[in-house]
Amino acid sequence: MADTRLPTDHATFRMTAYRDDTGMDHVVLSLGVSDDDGPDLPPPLVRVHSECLTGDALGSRRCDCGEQLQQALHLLARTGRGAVVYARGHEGRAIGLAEKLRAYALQDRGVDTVDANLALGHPADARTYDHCAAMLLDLGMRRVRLLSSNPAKELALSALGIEVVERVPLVVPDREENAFYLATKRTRMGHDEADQGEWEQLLAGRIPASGELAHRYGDLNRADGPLVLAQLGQSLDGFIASRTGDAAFVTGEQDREHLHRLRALVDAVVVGAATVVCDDPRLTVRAVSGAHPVRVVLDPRGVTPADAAVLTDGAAPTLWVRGGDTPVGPVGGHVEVVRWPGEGPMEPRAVLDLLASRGLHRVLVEGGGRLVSAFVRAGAVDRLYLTTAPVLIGDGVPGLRVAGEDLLSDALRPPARRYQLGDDMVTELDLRRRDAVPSTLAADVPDAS
Ligand SMILES: Nc1nc2c(ncn2[C@@H]2O[C@H](COP(=O)(O)OP(=O)(O)OP(=O)(O)O)[C@@H](O)[C@H]2O)c(=O)[nH]1
Ligand SMILES: [Zn+2]
Repeated sequence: MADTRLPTDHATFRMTAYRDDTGMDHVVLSLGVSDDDGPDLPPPLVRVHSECLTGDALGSRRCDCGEQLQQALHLLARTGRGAVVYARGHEGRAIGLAEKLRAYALQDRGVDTVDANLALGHPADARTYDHCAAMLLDLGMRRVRLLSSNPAKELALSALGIEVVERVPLVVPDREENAFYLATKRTRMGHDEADQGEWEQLLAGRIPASGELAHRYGDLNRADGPLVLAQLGQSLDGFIASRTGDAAFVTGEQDREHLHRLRALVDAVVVGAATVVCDDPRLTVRAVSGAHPVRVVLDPRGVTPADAAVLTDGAAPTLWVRGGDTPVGPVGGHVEVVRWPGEGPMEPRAVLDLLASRGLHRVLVEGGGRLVSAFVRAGAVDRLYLTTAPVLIGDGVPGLRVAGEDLLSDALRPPARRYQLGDDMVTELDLRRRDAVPSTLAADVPDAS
């Protein structure tokens, strides 16, 4: 019926209106999807959201609808691709608003949400999804990743020709006011269990609908395909260590925990050999729960000492990517030595190809400053986490350095989010918007150490 734009707190969405054959109007908010999307793009995140005046518009705590809607819009904005189908006529699981409020009145007297519907002569859930499927198909979304905890919704959409490649629950923390309702949805309506903590849900690829960790890491979902993160902790004046190489410690405890979370959310962490020589990091996940990533050392000149932690402790597999042809002494069973052709710099994209060929698609580039800078300059990083600590080092080992531009208007100014971790400030730069990267930055890749 209509196609327009809707600017919101999250993003400016495309908004498309439809009218069903009963005369009821429905809308779809979408972002970054089009009919001719190739098969290599991941299927869009889609929320089929049932209208709930009390939750969506009035902030009710009797249900989780409002928070789920906001988190869905937030995720679309952050991932740049997906849709919310706003299904009107679904109010009160399609019994209507006044009937839902009558059901609430029964629930105030201790009846659960299912029995309240039944007592009023309604089915427990009267929703149908034909119009939702029709709107998705009309907008070119035949394969979707469904943001829902409700297996019945997935079944209904599948029967209507929508291929649900994955169901990603949007989990809202139980509140005192809705704990019984949410528990009833699980025990009597087949909704997924949500007994895990926020971090455990993120590790399992689920998306908690609210909370600080969900806000920070919720869009790093495993199903989103290849992902390159980079992180660096530096002083306010841009150094990662003093001139003697002392790097203990620029940023604080909370930044260390953040770094360990990033490690737990990727398949592999990459460091330059110089960082191994100076800091001898273990590169494992210790500050939080989670699996250790594969540790990758880029070593063009073969300088990694044989007693380095990543070569001696068997806590996680290590890929030692070595240039040149100097012989390597005996190494632990957890270490695989990969010969890099030639002694030249290790081009970031070639490194990522090597990792991808081993099934390592989600990568964190962790240090040092030159390696992270090289990956950023090559346009190989999707997201950079740059933590600055309120300390002035004055001289020493430089942190992030990108190629300079004559004009500030040509400088790299990608979309950013910032949050405080203790005394430190994390600036999260979204480098995926390649149009924000001037082409001159793509050249000049230094030695990878
Ligand atoms: N009849 C009735 N409807 C309710 C009640 N609480 C919420 N609703 C309606 O339930 C609908 C949302 O359904 P839910 O079961 O919460 O969630 P879902 O959409 O099935 O599953 P998710 O996709 O995981 O959110 C909205 O239309 C609400 O108006 C209630 O106590 N009684
Ligand atoms: Zn609701």
